[in-house]
Amino acid sequence: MGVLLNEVSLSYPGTGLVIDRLSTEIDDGEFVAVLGASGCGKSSLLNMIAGLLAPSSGWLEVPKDGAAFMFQDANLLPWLTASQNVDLALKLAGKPVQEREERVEELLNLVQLGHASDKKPHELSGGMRQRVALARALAQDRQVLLMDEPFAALDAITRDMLHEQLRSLWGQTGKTIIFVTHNVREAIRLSGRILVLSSHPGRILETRRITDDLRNNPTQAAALGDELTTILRKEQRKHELTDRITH
Ligand SMILES: Nc1ncnc2c1ncn2[C@@H]1O[C@H](COP(=O)(O)OP(=O)(O)OP(=O)(O)O)[C@@H](O)[C@H]1O
Repeated sequence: MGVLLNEVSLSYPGTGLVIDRLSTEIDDGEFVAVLGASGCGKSSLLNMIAGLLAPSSGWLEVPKDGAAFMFQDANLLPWLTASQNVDLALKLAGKPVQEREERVEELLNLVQLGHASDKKPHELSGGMRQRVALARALAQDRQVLLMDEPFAALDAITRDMLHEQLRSLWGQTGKTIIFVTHNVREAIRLSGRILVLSSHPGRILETRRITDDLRNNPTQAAALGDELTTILRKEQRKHELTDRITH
């Protein structure tokens, strides 16, 4: 089972309506990007899917075991090594020691960090720290993985490398990934479907399917990128939001 959102709305006291009757069905194993300008409610949407916030109206269905979350900041514990940070998630889930050791090794290899298992966070680059955070999110062993602008703070070269790794990891694990970003190019590179959100309140403005053919065709991908950027800029101007759309 994937994730089902039915007429989901969210209001915050003071802020008012942030998400307005949002409906979509995300298939099991699908990779969906949620694209929108700053403040349009992307993080709030993920928080509802994670069960951290209840919708003000409407309903959603998420697999029983919930969803794993990965944020823009790796939030690793600085006094623990990479493998200990990943192991902590397994320990908290009550997994036996023997199983944990094998699983930590497997997960660090999956994010291509087997060689850095004994390094502490300050000895790792930003990209490596995000890969440890990804391994830790995968350690939670949930079918749904929620990613909230996880690569936004990284340089372009590192981000490109992580895009490739994430696509490959998605292929290997078959996870359902919901990836929030305000970066048009990132959404096209990664996902099979892009949901473009409007701002104030957040509604689905556009839905675009991204085939591998389109992704791998630079001319088509650039044309779609331009089109989506125009839509977002228009939306942004409407609400005079600060310019955070990158292309
Ligand atoms: N706890 C809260 N109480 C009141 N208003 C909130 C709360 N959390 C978020 N908001 C408001 O809701 C709106 C959506 O916020 P949200 O963080 O979901 O947007 P976002 O699209 O993820 O933004 P960004 O891209 O900047 O992270 C914003 O106007 C924000 O100020």
